Amino acid sequence: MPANIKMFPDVSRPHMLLAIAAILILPLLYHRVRRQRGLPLPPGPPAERFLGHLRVVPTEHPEYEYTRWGKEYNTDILHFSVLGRSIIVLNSIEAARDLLDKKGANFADRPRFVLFEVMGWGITLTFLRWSPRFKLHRKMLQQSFTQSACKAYRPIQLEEARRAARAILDQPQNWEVLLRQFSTAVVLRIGFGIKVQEKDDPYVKMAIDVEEATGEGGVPGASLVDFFPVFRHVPTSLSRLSALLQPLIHARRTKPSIQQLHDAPWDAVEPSIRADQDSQPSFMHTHFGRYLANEAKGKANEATIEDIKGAAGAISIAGGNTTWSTIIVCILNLILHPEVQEKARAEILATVGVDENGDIIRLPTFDDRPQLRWLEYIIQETTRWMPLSPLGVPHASVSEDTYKGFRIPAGSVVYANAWAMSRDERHYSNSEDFEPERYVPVSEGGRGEPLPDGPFGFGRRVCPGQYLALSGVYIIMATLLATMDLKNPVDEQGNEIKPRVAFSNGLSSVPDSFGCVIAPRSDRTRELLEYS
Ligand code: HEM
Repeated sequence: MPANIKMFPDVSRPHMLLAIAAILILPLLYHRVRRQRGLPLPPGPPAERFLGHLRVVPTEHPEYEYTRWGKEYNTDILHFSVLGRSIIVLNSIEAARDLLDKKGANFADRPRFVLFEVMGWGITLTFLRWSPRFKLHRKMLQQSFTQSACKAYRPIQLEEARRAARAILDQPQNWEVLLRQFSTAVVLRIGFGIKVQEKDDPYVKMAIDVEEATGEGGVPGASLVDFFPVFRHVPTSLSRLSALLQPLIHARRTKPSIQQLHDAPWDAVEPSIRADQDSQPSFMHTHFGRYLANEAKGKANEATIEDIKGAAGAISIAGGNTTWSTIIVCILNLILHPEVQEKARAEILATVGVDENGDIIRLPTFDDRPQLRWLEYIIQETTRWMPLSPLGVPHASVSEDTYKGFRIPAGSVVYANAWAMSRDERHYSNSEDFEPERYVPVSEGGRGEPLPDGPFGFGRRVCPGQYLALSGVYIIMATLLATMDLKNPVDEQGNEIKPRVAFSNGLSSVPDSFGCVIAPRSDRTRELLEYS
């Protein structure tokens, strides 16, 4: 063969290698995809012919039925098909860890929440799809609320907890709303540097409206308009004709309250930051201040004003009602179980010290937290006993995947059923009962059951505010327990009126209002609070 004639076309070495790799790998990939396609979908109850499971999945508290189906089909992964879309429900902590944590990149997306868009949710991390914008918001929020970053917010939480406790001493009948004021105050100060008023604060009212609006919006991503976005344009008069379109009417009606909580805090603070007159440190101050400084120097900004506004809004919107509801569930259990309450108080008294009359010498602080293990178990048990978001916020899969020999189609909506995880008998004995002692380690003669892992979600979408939330619950509960007794009210005959334990449906499970008598433990504790 003449030296200048080659057997192969003249390709450079890297291209040649790529071509050979493709020849070898493509058939393997092809067979893998074929094999996956051949895999069955995870089990689930029988579906209807055209509608799939649309009418099979209950609209009220579907987490209970998902848990029951998991047992019936002996599986921790369920599949439903609703109008052609795959829905996956993960019923065990192991399944959630294997998929949402270990394969985080493939399960970091969210489905499109059309109903929540109609409601007026702006650019809020919770509902952002997997995208560069999601990564930007996640970075901004995650960095601000790491375990160590949260230490900087302790003075605010301590001050607001004592302020709330003083207000409860003055108006014990308003304890529920004053605790809401506490959680709203913390997130508004951290997010925007806004201090809420002592009484009838408009932001507290806005927080209540938003909670009602989102709560009644049902399970996120599960309404008819989420499946068929075109229905969002159906006029309200026609929507009234179908029960399936009731969520749309609700979303339109509640839109102003959602928008108000997005806009009002920003609008209140923006002028003073622009004029360099705002000295309150806050998330908005840091990020918007940096934005303005870059702008002044002609430097490009990574985040737009809309981004900063959305991220600051996410703190107040995702952080206020969630923390409040956890505090209320904790109080509910303390009045249902007086012995649990007494043990928590005894632990606090032993830690802060008491005088000869048995009165506390000082109020609890964050420095006491490592010593208050029983209180820590109570808080953990509160999040297990009633996970605030029983089905979490759904994730969505990016590409097709497999689990335990089942196929998970690309674009599946994936719910982590925190309710089922909290009732998993393999991990929790007497799972329906509120028993903080379940976490006492085996080495100390306890049951050593695992701390709950599901209530704050999983993987790349895990709640970035979890440390802030838990320290807020800690400081308010430590302050209340140190200074006040929490009891059931009594009727005219002196019989205790036990609370009716019931929870709302939807994104958050919020307890129905219940009576609680809160009284100072002594004049000394009143004094301590008044001068704190
Ligand atoms: C006890 C109180 C709280 C509970 C139970 C809670 C629970 C959750 C849950 C279940 C999720 C969804 C996680 C997932 O998709 O896997 C979530 C997301 C989120 N939470 Fe929390 N949360 C609480 C407090 C807070 C606080 C105080 C903040 C404020 C910083 C916050 C900010 C967020 C944000 C921004 C997201 C969206 C994350 C994303 O989509 O990437 N949360 N939370």
